Amino acid sequence: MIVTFTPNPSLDRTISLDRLQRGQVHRAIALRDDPGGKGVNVSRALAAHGTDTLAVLPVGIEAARTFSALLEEAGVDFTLVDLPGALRTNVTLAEADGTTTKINEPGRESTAADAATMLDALEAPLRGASWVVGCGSLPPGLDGTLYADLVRRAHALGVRVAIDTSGQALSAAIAAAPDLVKPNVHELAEHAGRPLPHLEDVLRAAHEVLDAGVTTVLVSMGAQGAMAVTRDGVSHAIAVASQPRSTVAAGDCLLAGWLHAVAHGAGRDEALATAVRWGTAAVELPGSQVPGPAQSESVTATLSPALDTQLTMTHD
Ligand SMILES: Nc1ncnc2c1ncn2[C@@H]1O[C@H](COP(=O)(O)OP(=O)(O)O)[C@@H](O)[C@H]1O
Ligand SMILES: O=P(O)(O)OC[C@H]1O[C@](O)(COP(=O)(O)O)[C@@H](O)[C@@H]1O
Repeated sequence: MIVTFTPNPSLDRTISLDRLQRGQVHRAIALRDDPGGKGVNVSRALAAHGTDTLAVLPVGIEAARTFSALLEEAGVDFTLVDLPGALRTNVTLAEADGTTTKINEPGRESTAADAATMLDALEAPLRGASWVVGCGSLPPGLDGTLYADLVRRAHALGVRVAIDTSGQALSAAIAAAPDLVKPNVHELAEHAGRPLPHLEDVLRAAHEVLDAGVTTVLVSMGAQGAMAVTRDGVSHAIAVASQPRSTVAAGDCLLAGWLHAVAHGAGRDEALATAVRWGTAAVELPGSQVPGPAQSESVTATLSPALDTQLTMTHD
């Protein structure tokens, strides 16, 4: 069982427009709501591929009914922690040419007591878990110690931990030595404190993270694919999106694909190829939608040893 933990979840609202024009009135062409937040997306992608998962997240009673219905529709088992106002709404403006503009709310002002309530709610699910995945930003008021505490609690129970976050929360989590971190190249650069223009630079920064005690560094690099770095070596894989529609949730699907493959006994190359197929399949879907097996199997991922490739740092 792969447990996901999303301390700052969101209702992901995708509003489709013909073309975004700053300062103008727009008429929405279509509207879609998905249950979101990075851990929720990981659970949705895993559930869509038949992998056992449980999403743990705070949602106040006022939003629990609507959000539960969306999670049920996505086939995701869940445990909601009752923290009023914990669910934010994140808006994606999706233009006809595939350009997406995202506006994320900050989330509920939270206290150390809220953090303790969330971690306590994980205690029972962790007892049946192989992995716990802590994902996304922290709500305002909490510092990076939430994920570091998660790492310590999970390791005390023999559960492996993956963390996908950014900024100070990522650096604090790395210091606690989780089993895997999934930064994108910009998040890794921020942690390293320097730009990472070439694959060799990404590799060097990933090695520094390994030196801190992390077992696997999975670096997502947008259209340049992803790199998986362990003490045994490095793999790089890439896939071309036939028709890119939305990169929202692509990183979450990449991580879900990796965990799914590892849970089925895959080694580094095979797990990375699966991860990249799931990530690129997500890019071919609109808004926050996640792929199922038909979509992820339709993508071809190529493993490449070309670590001297120049990266273009254009995606955010
Ligand atoms: N334009 C793209 N074309 C093909 N694959 C992509 C593209 N953008 C993202 N991906 C795939 O999705 C993965 C995650 O995307 P990325 O944007 O790097 O993550 P994040 O959403 O965490 O920032 C990438 O590693 C890659 O496999
Ligand atoms: O917690 P954050 O960093 O604000 O991100 C939350 C948003 O990220 C998402 O999980 C998508 O993540 P990615 O596009 O990075 O894969 C959305 O579902 C959600 O709206």
